[in-house]
Amino acid sequence: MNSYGVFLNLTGRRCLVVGGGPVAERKITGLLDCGADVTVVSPTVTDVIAAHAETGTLKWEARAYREGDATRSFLVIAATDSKELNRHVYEEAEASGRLCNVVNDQSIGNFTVPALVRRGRLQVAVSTGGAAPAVAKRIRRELEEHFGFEYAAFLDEMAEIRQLLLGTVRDERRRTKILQILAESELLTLLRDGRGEEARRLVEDCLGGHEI
Ligand SMILES: C[C@@]1(CC(=O)O)C2=NC(=C\c3[nH]c(c(CCC(=O)O)c3CC(=O)O)Cc3[nH]c(c(CC(=O)O)c3CCC(=O)O)/C=C3\N/C(=C\2)[C@@H](CCC(=O)O)[C@]3(C)CC(=O)O)/[C@H]1CCC(=O)O
Ligand SMILES: NC(=O)c1ccc[n+]([C@@H]2O[C@H](COP(=O)([O-])OP(=O)(O)OC[C@H]3O[C@@H](n4cnc5c(N)ncnc54)[C@H](O)[C@@H]3O)[C@@H](O)[C@H]2O)c1
Repeated sequence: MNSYGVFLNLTGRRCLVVGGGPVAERKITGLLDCGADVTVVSPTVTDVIAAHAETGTLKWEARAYREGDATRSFLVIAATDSKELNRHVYEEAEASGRLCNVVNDQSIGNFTVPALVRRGRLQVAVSTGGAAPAVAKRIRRELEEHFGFEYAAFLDEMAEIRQLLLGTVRDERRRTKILQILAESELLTLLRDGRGEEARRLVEDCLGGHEI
């Protein structure tokens, strides 16, 4: 069965990571990037996690997992090196309706973490359905070659134009047409090449009188 791909809003949400090794560190980095309120429960942690705890970026409880820990967070990541413990964490999380990722047992957990390309507001997520995470990483790297940092500026520009059009062009079909033309246009490469004046003219021509 296929997994259902979603993007979660984790801003300010309590997220628990059980375990503090390199795999936990990678998942924590992703959670912090999304503004999550992260607590780590683990007797030992990597230097990077310890540094985050020092600066208050996350909370570290330096102890072993305790019964019930997984029932109090929106999202739980079971990232210890013990399959038995991770299964126990998952069972407690699942029983209380939590989202739970298990890093070393494909047969359990109710979500997996994709490899991610990030370019400003653009995110491209790659899943192999757990078939081969190393291939997900390879594809992520290939996509990073194709989707350069110009996509960040391009999306910012498009978002601004779209907001303007949503407020000024009533006719939905016309609005969609303009946005489709701009999305397919040379605007991306003009921005990438620093040809700001030509980019501005292209947008003006396309908008036909709507100020931005
Ligand atoms: C994409 C990425 C995201 C991230 O973690 O941020 C991610 N794994 C990454 C890398 C990676 N993971 C592993 C290797 C070594 C090579 C190999 O084994 O293949 C490498 C490559 C490397 O490290 O070079 C080992 C591994 N991974 C899992 C198991 C257990 C199992 O399969 O049961 C084992 C065996 C452990 C053991 O041997 O004991 C399980 C999962 N790993 C997933 C995600 C989920 C499925 C994603 C998908 O659909 O493919 C899933 C199911 C659960 C989850 O963790 O969410 C990240 C790339 C980040 C990037 O872009 O750089
Ligand atoms: N999903 C993935 O992407 C992926 C990738 C590589 C490896 N893995 C697997 O993930 C697991 C974790 O990998 P790692 O390299 O971070 O392992 P690690 O051994 O470096 O770290 C394990 C962590 O779990 C903590 N821990 C142990 N017992 C605990 C307890 N009772 N309560 C709380 N914390 C406890 C330890 O203190 C340590 O910080 C391994 O089984 C590994 O094979 C998963």
